[in-house]
Amino acid sequence: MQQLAERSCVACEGNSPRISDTEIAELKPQIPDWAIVEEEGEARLKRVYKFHDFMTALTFTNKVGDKAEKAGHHPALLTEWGKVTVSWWTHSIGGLHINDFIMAAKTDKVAEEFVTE
Ligand SMILES: C[C@H](O)[C@H](O)[C@H]1CNC2=NC(N)=NC(=O)C2=N1
Repeated sequence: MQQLAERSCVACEGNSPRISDTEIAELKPQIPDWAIVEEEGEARLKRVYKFHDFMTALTFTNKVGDKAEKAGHHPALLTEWGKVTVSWWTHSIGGLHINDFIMAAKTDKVAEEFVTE
């Protein structure tokens, strides 16, 4: 099975299917540090990354933003001193899509470039 981080996002419209429980069970082990949470009635993938200071957190934020723009799939990013909270979900379907799992895995790859707390 191809690793999530090596996959590319697929086109996603409003009628695209949400990721199934079977797929979640299969794929979630590849992103073990991410939580599946419900916010505003929608399922999301969420992880907090810790850094030594604000500028490192901001650099990480911008790198994730670059990946998102290239993929055409965007996260919620809260950048604080020494901390970045990243949330992935698919707005057009109001929940989780395979793209969110792919992008969460790609986010972990970006974090590997940094020494995180
Ligand atoms: C027009 C634009 O491609 C769409 O609005 C994209 C942009 N990025 C997106 N990002 C996320 N997370 N969900 C979406 O539904 C989404 N839609």
